[in-house]
Amino acid sequence: MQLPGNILCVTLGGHSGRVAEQLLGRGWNLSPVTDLAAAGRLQAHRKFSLGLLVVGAEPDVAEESMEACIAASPGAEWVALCEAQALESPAFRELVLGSFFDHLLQPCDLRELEMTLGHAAKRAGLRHRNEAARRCAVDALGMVGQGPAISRLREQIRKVAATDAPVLIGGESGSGKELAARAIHQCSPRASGPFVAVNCGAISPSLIQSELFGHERGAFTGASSERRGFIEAASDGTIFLDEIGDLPIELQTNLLRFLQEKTISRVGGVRNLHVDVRVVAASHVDLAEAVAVGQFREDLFYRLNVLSIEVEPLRRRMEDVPILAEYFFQRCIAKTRTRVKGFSRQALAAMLAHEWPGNVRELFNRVQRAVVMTDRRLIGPTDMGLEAVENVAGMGLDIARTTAERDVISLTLTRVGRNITHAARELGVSRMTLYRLMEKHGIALESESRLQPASAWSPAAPVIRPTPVARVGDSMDAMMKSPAAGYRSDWSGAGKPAGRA
Ligand SMILES: Nc1ncnc2c1ncn2[C@@H]1O[C@H](COP(=O)(O)OP(=O)(O)OP(=O)(O)O)[C@@H](O)[C@H]1O
Repeated sequence: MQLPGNILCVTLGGHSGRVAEQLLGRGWNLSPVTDLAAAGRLQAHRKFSLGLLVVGAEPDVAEESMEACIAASPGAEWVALCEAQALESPAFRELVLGSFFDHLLQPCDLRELEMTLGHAAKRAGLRHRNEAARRCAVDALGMVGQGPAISRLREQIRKVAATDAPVLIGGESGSGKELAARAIHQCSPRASGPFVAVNCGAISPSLIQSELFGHERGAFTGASSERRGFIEAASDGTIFLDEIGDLPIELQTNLLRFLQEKTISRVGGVRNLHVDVRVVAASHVDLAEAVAVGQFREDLFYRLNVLSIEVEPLRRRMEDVPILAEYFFQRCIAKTRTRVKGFSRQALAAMLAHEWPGNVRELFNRVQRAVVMTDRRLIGPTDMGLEAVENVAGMGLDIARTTAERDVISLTLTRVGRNITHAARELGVSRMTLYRLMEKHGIALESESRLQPASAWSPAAPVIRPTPVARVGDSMDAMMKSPAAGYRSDWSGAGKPAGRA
């Protein structure tokens, strides 16, 4: 057997260090310590993938300090070696149950211990691979997701970032428009300049002109000194105008002038100031419709809509839900001491069944709430305020397969906007087979169309849309095995970027 390296062996309570000596003698790469403080000092410098706790009959292990020790080696698996009497202590039992891969009773056969350590090492390796895959899913821009929709979005961002033209971002509230705007800025030659985000809908109409364009001293009552506006503050960088549809019509004229001439004049000022700023705007309402009803200037619409990007609602990229949940979970627990380990299977199933009207922001909020509210180690659907769906445990393979097949078909149809040809291709079956399967599972094409409200976005100007990317492993079989099918046993799982004006 190839012996795994980096084992931290903590022998407590004056218990004999004989086990550590035996393992060392048999070639195990072991770092023995006899108290938690020494363990902490070692952990500060070395990464351990395995931990062995050796205690006697009365483990004097404060649960909290042992948990801190376990937390100091993230990703490590722990094995406890104790006397049977030790398990009489409820606190110790709880600790072993919640935080250890396995436990063995003294006296213990050395080979049995070696075997258990070997299994624990395998699991640690798997966890490491999982963690590496999770890191791959988070790009340098903090944009999480691996599905085709997010890949398309990244590609669009990369393309528009290379130019200096205005960009209009469409998408529902909470879907990630501001994140996309930040990503455009960060990928652009302006990255070293400021990124100023302004929510046009959140500033009172009486203030918005001076907030955007600044004002001169004495321009109005209370203007005791001159002040630069957000546009000037974004000099050499990017201004993100969120909810641009809420900009009062008179200000739309000023903004249009700025876009055409690259100059602004402050409120109460007479000078025209040259400002070099890229404009990225976003709206969750259909601006073309706003133009049609006279609420938005057509010329401004065309000026802004030189390049347009659409961020898909979360319900059309459900494949990213588990990975986003895991990402938010890790962010939440990074700041707090918690015993919560991740998501239960039921929570994952409930997340996949939910329609996410509030999109990614809603997912973040629900994860945050669950981490605080749960009393269990694995977050359940109710902790997230979600309705529990069928319990997959113990339902039998036939039913489980059928349920998974139905879920995968529904999810795929949802993701591709209920386009049969695309769904059949993604599932790796013919259109006829897909129709047959839909009939078998009672999935009607129209009945779920409420899941697909026509996008609030209908750009009139040319849209950059790369051709759909074929996914590796997108066949029905692969999806049945994937977490999206709800068969992963435990899933553990952002906040609004600061600095918004
Ligand atoms: N792909 C993603 N990866 C990680 N976090 C994301 C992703 N998409 C959105 N978020 C997070 O979700 C939250 C909402 O995103 P964002 O503010 O960009 O949405 P929005 O579409 O601009 O919303 P609104 O229209 O209400 O302003 C933020 O905390 C953001 O960081």
